[in-house]
Amino acid sequence: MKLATASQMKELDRQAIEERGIPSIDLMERAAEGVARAALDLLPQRPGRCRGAALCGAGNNGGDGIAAARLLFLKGLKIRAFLVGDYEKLTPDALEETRRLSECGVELERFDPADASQRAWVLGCDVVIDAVFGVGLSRPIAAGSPFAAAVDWMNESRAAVVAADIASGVAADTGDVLGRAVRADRTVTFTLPKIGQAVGEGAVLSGDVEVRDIGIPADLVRGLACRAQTVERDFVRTALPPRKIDGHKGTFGKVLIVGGAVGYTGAPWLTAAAAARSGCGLVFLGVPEAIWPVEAAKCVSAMPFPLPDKHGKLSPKAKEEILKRAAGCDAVALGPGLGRGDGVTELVLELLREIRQPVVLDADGINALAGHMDVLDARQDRVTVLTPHDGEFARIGGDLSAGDRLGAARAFTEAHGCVLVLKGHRTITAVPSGNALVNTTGNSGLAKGGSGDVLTGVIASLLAQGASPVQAAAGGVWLHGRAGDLAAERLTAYGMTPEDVVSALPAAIGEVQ
Ligand SMILES: NC(=O)C1=CN([C@@H]2O[C@H](COP(=O)(O)OP(=O)(O)OC[C@H]3O[C@@H](n4cnc5c(N)ncnc54)[C@H](O)[C@@H]3O)[C@@H](O)[C@H]2O)[C@@H](O)CC1
Ligand SMILES: [K+]
Repeated sequence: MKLATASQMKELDRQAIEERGIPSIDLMERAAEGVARAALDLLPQRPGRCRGAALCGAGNNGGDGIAAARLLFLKGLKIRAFLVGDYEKLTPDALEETRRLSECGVELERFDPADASQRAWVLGCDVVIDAVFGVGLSRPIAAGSPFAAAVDWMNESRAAVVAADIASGVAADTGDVLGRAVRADRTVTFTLPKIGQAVGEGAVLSGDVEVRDIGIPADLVRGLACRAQTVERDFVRTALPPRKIDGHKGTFGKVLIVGGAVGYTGAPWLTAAAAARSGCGLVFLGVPEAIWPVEAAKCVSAMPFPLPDKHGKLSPKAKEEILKRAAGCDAVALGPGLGRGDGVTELVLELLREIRQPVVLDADGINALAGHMDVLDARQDRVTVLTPHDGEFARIGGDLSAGDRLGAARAFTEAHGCVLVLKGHRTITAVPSGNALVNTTGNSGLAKGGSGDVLTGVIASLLAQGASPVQAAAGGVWLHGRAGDLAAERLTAYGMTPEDVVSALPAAIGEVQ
């Protein structure tokens, strides 16, 4: 699904109103219907027995809240509506909604942070509508301001919080928190989800996101070109290379995995097991000689072979053998459990310079790249997929300081011409064209050592089978997350391990094939 920016939403609204002649107040009424419906769903008992509040700004987001308050009042809810801001600043539509509310006998009250009875009402409600700011939030919510107090009250309240369009304080384009932000149970967002609801803190603060059609003509929405999307099952389906009925093990691609060190015997094995579970025909696993007997005993479906090592880590002398093996393979995964050191760095850089095949660079492979970004830049004519977590991303120059994960991922891929998989809650896959895909599968059970090794194996396997880099990367992330969800369903996020994720990969694949 497309993810929109604030300016794209404003432009869509403008086109609908000015070019298609749809009255803006009608859009607001439909937006309010969605918000009111969600509020009713969250009530613990029938509306007549419940209390509610709508905290409304003076902009059009506030107008949505004022209109929702009227609809909820008409359903029997005991509701009070508060204006956080000035009456003089109400937009024309918000003013009209204030009049309609007043006609029903409910006055829009001025929000007063010092009013203890107002506070007690909001804190004791069953449901609260957050309509302070929508996509018009343009600067941080100032500490000590009434807006800040309104956000704090909503977060302190025992009520279920329904955000109109976006949780107030969340930046629509980044998911960053501007000053402070509402923690919503549900967000009813209009027309399209916003980037800020899919990534960063906004992805958590939005609660359940429901997308509501408010009557913007479908052709306008279809025609909107978005550079960010969520990964959907249909995309993953196309990312899975078809399997020829008469194919043999050579047909489905060969993966070479290079990794491991004394102390890191699990990582390369997990990558190999994940690759084998994701469809490729053959998996070769090059590891330091010192741990080769361990891998040989562990691996059944993959073929481990020993490589020259020094002090338990791969030595630069391993280069020739790896290059020879890589030449016969369709994709290479480099990094799981390599460890760090001068010899490892030298080897990784040499391999990156020479390997022509698509490379998935992970973990200590990424760490080896730090300070040598020219080596990555020189691979722009070849496929390189980097899979860093935040720490590794920072080491290779990724800048997350602005709270804009998607923007940072996009800037990195545009600068270096690679595919970037920025791991974390809502992993982002960014490609050099500027497009970014946000993943929605996965759970906290994946936040365990070894999960990343599994992901690397899945991506390398898909690449070896002929998936495009973006399909392999974003599709692999989705499958890995979905396998994690299936593992958690069976074993809980506490009890599941990366091995369980490997075991669940076939079921995840089965859902989309
Ligand atoms: N006609 C339309 O364009 C529609 C708009 N809709 C709603 O309108 C929203 C957008 O409305 P607006 O563009 O009026 O913007 P908002 O209602 O989101 O907020 C804008 C107001 O907040 C002020 N403001 C921004 N940041 C502030 C800060 N940190 N501290 C204090 N004041 C701040 C601005 O100066 C402005 O007065 C959407 O999110 C949606 O909820 C819907 O009603 C559907 C139709
Ligand atoms: K809001």
